Amino acid sequence: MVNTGGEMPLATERLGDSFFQDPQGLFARLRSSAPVTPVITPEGTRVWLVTRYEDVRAALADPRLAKDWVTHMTPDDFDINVDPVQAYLDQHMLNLDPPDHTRLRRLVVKAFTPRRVAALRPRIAAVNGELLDAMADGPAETDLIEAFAFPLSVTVICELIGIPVGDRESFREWSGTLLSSRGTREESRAAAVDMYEYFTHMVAERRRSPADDLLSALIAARDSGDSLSEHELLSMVFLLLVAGHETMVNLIASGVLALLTHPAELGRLRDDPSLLPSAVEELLRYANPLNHATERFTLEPVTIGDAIIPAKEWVMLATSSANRDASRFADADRLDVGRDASGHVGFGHGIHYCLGAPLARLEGEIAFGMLLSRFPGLTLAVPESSLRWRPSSLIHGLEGLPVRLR
Ligand code: HEM
Repeated sequence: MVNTGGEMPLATERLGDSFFQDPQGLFARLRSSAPVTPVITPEGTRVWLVTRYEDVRAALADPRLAKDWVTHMTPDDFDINVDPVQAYLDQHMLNLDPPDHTRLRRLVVKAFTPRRVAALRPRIAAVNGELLDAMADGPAETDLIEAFAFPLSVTVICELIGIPVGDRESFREWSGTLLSSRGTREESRAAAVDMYEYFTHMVAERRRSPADDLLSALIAARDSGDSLSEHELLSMVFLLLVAGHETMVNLIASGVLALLTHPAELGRLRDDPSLLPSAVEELLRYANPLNHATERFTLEPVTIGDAIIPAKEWVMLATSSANRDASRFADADRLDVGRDASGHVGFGHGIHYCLGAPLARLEGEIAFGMLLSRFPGLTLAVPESSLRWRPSSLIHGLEGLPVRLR
């Protein structure tokens, strides 16, 4: 999408590879210079980037910043240039406003309450155990994403939704292509079409033979009334699968990297596992898998700091910048596994606050706890400077994390 409105001051920053490799470098500079900065996203869209904690948190809960651009925007406002298949899958609760957002979220919220999620603990621990056993039997050096973070995250979310874990390599590729800021339109379209066909097939199959999973419950809700359309059902499954694994993989990988490069903090956590819950919260603050929340647009002019953002402009709320704002977190650039990191906006804030937060916290606690106790000699297998981050504006995730297990 390209904004053709003429009111935004000239954008001087373009988010590209130096941003992917070091987002906090840019965020620190922008936070100290102005509350809002016009930037060009890697896809070429002009957006207003908000970087300070108070502004980001307030904007996340501001109903004048909306999500449902399909309903509110006309081609006069924006040169709409989104592939129709991708737009179809994107019509999920995270891209909708009340009342549609409220109705769709209500359908799945029960599956993600802390109590329901706590019941998954034994299964999550068992999946961890199997992966760690396989790593212990394998080579001394391995890629932690391939061997642990990815299979763990994807197995948990697939089992919860009711999608065959065996198909994981396919949707890993599709989802990676859709979230990449480097792919061509044709590649994105092909990935969206493959995903659409895959989910259509999965829904048909589950309809024929229901099971005790979230997908069957959603199909039952769909078939017993008018609580969601077939389109909403497909986009819901798409959202749950993508949101549920892309973030988790990167919390584990970036979290482990943060610990390995801060040996004193790693030592504290090893010596006192009761710090695990606060360590997970701190890693969500310090090493968050998302650079920013998904984009919003203004329904009317909105003032942030000294900037008046006109109506129908895109706004990007840099949650991982807010989490490093020294006006909210003392010594914000320091990793401290014992600190009270509550109030971070790594799961967002307001009505779109992460639905999977209880699951992510539990999975994180189990994963970091079991990995560290199983491999007390865990170290990085390459210099930190050789690690590369994925070319994505939204996701801050490593391309790979080579580690030495013993
Ligand atoms: C470390 C892990 C995770 C992080 C950092 C994270 C972060 C976020 C953030 C920041 C948002 C709000 C986005 C916005 O307002 O634009 C969000 C929403 C969401 N997340 Fe997560 N997430 C994580 C794990 C999960 C998991 C495991 C699931 C499981 C399905 C999940 C499902 C969702 C859904 C469905 C939404 C949309 C909620 C709504 O629109 O009401 N997330 N997440």
